[in-house]
Amino acid sequence: MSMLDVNGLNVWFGKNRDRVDAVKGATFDVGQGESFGLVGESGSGKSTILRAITGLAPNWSGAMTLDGKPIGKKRPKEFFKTVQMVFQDPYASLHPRHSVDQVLGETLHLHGFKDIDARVVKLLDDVGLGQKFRFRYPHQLSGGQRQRVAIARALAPEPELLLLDEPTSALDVSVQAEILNLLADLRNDRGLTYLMVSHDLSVVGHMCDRLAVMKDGEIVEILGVEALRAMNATHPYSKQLLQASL
Ligand SMILES: Nc1ncnc2c1ncn2[C@@H]1O[C@H](COP(=O)(O)OP(=O)(O)OP(=O)(O)O)[C@@H](O)[C@H]1O
Repeated sequence: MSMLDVNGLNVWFGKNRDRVDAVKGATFDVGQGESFGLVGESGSGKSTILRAITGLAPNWSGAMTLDGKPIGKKRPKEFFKTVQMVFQDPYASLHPRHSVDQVLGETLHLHGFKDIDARVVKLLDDVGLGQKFRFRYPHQLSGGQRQRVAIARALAPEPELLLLDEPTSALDVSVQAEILNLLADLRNDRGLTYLMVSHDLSVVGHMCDRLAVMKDGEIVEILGVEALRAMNATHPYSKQLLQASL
């Protein structure tokens, strides 16, 4: 069964002469437990798709369903129990004056959990940070550690679907693989579903089962990862992207 179904999605910003059609007629589905990639050059609309799903890009038309239920214009709190997002830049996505304990504790509180202490401890272990990081602030953490906190925060409501927006591209190359491995392990352990944006085909090849290639707001091709590994794309733009990644 599909976890997420996106059908004929259009997303735009601005009005009249300033209108930008960022996503045009995007159609794809992400199966339960699948990891699906969105690739394409900068500005092709990848992040906008994630933003439309979470409600951060309010101007959209088309149909989206989550677990078979239509996603409406408003996202009820329940929605974020199922869907969580991890952003590219963990520094920007964490409040500078909130300790790790506050970040995780407040998220857990918001989602109605009572055993907050035990859950904070568990989340820190789950993302490989451990207790010594609990009362630190973002500026006392490395980029990779911050992204682990952002991942822990996303896991706090026990979601089923994670939207990952270039989760490693702001990190040092040496740390990127660690975070990707953590994400792969978490998906295995919890049966999570991923929708992951990346401009890096090797990351998507490593992390995803299928991917959609985007160009100028449109999905030009959907490929299985075997086709990606075999450099077996049909659309000329996907071919070009594969060649460029060699
Ligand atoms: N808030 C906004 N207001 C106006 N235009 C926007 C806004 N956000 C995105 N856009 C435009 O929408 C288009 C798609 O942007 P988007 O960020 O989705 O691309 P992307 O493929 O994710 O690229 P990148 O890898 O650079 O993030 C671009 O033309 C961008 O300028």
